Amino acid sequence: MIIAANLKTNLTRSATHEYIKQLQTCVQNSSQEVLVFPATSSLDGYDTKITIGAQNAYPVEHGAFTGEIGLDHLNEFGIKTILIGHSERRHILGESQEFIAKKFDYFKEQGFKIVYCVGEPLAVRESSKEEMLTYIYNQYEGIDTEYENLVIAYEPVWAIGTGKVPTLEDIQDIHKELKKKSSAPLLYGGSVKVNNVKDILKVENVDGVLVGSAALYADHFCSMIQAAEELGKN
Ligand SMILES: O=C[C@H](O)COP(=O)(O)O
Repeated sequence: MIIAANLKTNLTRSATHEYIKQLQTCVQNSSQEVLVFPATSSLDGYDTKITIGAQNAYPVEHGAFTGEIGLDHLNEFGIKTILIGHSERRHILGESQEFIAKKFDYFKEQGFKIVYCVGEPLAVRESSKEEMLTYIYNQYEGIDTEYENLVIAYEPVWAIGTGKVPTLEDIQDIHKELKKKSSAPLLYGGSVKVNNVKDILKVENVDGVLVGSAALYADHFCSMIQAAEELGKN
């Protein structure tokens, strides 16, 4: 399974080094695929079997794009994994589907593993299932769903950082629908914690989890990796 931590705007570079060090023991004998997305300023050359990915980068090698980093900055640390389409970049930082698709194409051309996020806000969730699926399917616009290095993360926006989680039946239902769009591994994200991770991982068509706040604690993230290991679902 894929167990991924999105550290968002948390943990400085030295704190991230300490964090990765703490994770070493639990990944050593684990057969899970563990990904960590540190803050941009915490990207570095980490000596670990954990895959380090970028939360964001501009689709360019380098150039005049104030505040952004490009491919050269990722290459410096051998980073070949990137998160694209996260709801915080869509809704807070205003990334359009058109720009997201452009970013996707660029990093696909570079052969990156892309963890591509989709998910609906609460108002959409509270509408009909059909409207909800249409909303989510629009987030596939311009995206090559057959790209061999693609991982999709379904993250209902209303579940992110709120402690609210869809029912297991709802997760199963939406994952079943999304698998029809792409056979890529499909992660669930949104208020995944130590106490619910096992039940979520057991759901059909859940191929892993993308964890935010609970992953900030190395011991909690380790417990989630161990939970996946215990389930023996690879
Ligand atoms: O990328 C991770 C998600 O946004 C989930 O965040 P959360 O676990 O804090 O709800």
